[in-house]
Amino acid sequence: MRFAFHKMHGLGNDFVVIDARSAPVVIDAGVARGICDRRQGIGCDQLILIEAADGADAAMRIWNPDGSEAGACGNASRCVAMLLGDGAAIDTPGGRITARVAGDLIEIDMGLPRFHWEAVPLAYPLDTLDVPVGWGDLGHGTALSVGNPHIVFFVAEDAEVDLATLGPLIEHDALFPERINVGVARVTGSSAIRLDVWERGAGLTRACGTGACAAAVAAVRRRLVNGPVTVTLPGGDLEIDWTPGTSIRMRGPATHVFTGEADLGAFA
Ligand SMILES: N[C@H](CCC[C@H](N)C(=O)O)C(=O)O
Repeated sequence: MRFAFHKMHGLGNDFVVIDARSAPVVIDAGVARGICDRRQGIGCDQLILIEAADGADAAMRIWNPDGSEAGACGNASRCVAMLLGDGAAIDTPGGRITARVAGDLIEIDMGLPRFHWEAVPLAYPLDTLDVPVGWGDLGHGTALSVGNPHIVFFVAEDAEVDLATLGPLIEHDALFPERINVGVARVTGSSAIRLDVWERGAGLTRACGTGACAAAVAAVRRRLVNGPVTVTLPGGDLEIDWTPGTSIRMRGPATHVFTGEADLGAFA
């Protein structure tokens, strides 16, 4: 079966986006792994499927390169919004998001963050603002869900952190029954953070939109910054606006690179 796709990215976090609103495309973990594979497939950090939805402009599903499904993807949300247009309401497994589109600058309302240990989720009750567990030089992170699970560690600006080693160790720790995305954040100003993210199911990426949301919310909760927060990732900046009791608003670019076609059977 032939399918069309959009190759897109948000600050270098790249996606294959399949718009299946008019004709269903069946994706399973194996096909997702095949499409994401940068040597034998098309290659991307996440595979995104847009589907028709009752009561929303579309539904969006997200697969990581290991074949796991995710509840949210901030950078891909901006790419999908670019395709759907201003005012788009999109249902994701992590909840409803809405978009404002002005050219290639897009704002996504990512919904409310969740802080309860069962919402992250953690395997047992802990203070999610200051998780009393350590991995190597990283300890006392802040855990939360922004539609997908994150733990954020704040370190000194000049601290050296081997995230390539510690990331998978933390991602697969038994404390996180659904695994977790791991952020290492450095506060660089009263409303500025530098962030690196080890993504669940994907590894180190150039940018992580939900990671930026998680880091900004965690920093506001810890009173380390005042909003709106500029989060600088290896691929560029996102602006995150959040105050307690409100939904998270993320602003940043989306880039459409090319459209292509492929045979689904090539990835099964
Ligand atoms: N790896 C994430 C999904 C992609 C998130 C990231 N690409 C973003 O922009 O938010 C997870 O398994 O929850």
